[in-house]
Amino acid sequence: MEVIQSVALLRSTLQQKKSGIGASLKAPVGFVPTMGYLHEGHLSLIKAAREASEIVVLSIFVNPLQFGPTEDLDRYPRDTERDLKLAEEAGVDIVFLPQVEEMYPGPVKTTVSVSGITSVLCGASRPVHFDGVTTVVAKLLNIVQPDKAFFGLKDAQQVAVVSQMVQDLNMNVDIVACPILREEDGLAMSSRNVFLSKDEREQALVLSRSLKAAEAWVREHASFRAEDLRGAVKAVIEEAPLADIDYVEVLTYPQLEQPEAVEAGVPVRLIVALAVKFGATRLIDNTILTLGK
Ligand SMILES: Nc1ncnc2c1ncn2[C@@H]1O[C@H](COP(=O)(O)OP(=O)(O)OP(=O)(O)O)[C@@H](O)[C@H]1O
Ligand SMILES: CC(C)(CO)[C@@H](O)C(=O)[O-]
Ligand code: BAL
Repeated sequence: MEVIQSVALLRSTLQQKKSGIGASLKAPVGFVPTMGYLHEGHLSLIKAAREASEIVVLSIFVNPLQFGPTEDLDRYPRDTERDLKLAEEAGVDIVFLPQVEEMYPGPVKTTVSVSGITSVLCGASRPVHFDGVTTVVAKLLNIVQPDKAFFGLKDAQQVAVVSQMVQDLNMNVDIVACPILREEDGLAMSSRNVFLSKDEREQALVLSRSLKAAEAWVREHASFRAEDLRGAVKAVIEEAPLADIDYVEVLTYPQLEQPEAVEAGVPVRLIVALAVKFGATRLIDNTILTLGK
């Protein structure tokens, strides 16, 4: 495994590796962008990339542009040594590990912005977040030029936003959405879980429980108003005294619009998405429901 910090060296190394690939049904280059502090969720993306591609590139970069001034950039967890060990074990070929100065050598003058779907959910709570994400993902895709890029559905809005950007800007890459990996007790894996106290960790189980409740609720209601489903999910979360709800929303996916009343037999895909703070730690989770089929 090669660990590369500069854009120029990454480009020449990839060019050399690509010229050595023989005929194959796999994609030449699969790419997994991350902010590091790797867990099984990240490893599942690497596994998907490994299975689909000849060369697997992993990036580890905590992107300052996607954090607001009062957010947790400074305390975002980092452990590069451990990340590199896990990446090697998972079969990564190249780790791109740039410093901030390599990605942003001077003041940022060009940004990429997707409108509409970025103004709801996390975009409403984190106003600068998605411009930071699309700008850095556009840069990373330009640098790595992968055939496929793998993103987790834990960040389902991010998948929708990046897919929209790739479509609108005619970027030549397949965005592959991968399922959410959970701890055995249901908590969605996240680098930020490390910040939870014992009580917060225990009470955070209401998140996955509320989404399971949503799945059961729609099995019992063939026709319903999204607001009633939202109320049912909120009620479960409110059982946890430490849960401070940022949002609970039921929207169409991937359009992220308010749904009409859901009618039995009418196909619709909904996302139940939530962001909840436990102490200083903000967690997100979601489930996507395919109804009426
Ligand atoms: N539990 C998970 N299952 C599947 N994919 C995941 C999971 N957690 C993160 N990912 C994906 O890994 C990629 C990198 O995410 P990131 O490095 O921000 O990790 P993270 O655990 O989501 O961190 P945090 O939520 O604390 O920001 C993203 O595409 C994200 O959706
Ligand atoms: C896609 C990403 C690596 C961009 O910084 C980040 O938003 C993440 O880890 O999900
Ligand atoms: N996976 C989302 C990265 C962030 O919270 O900034």
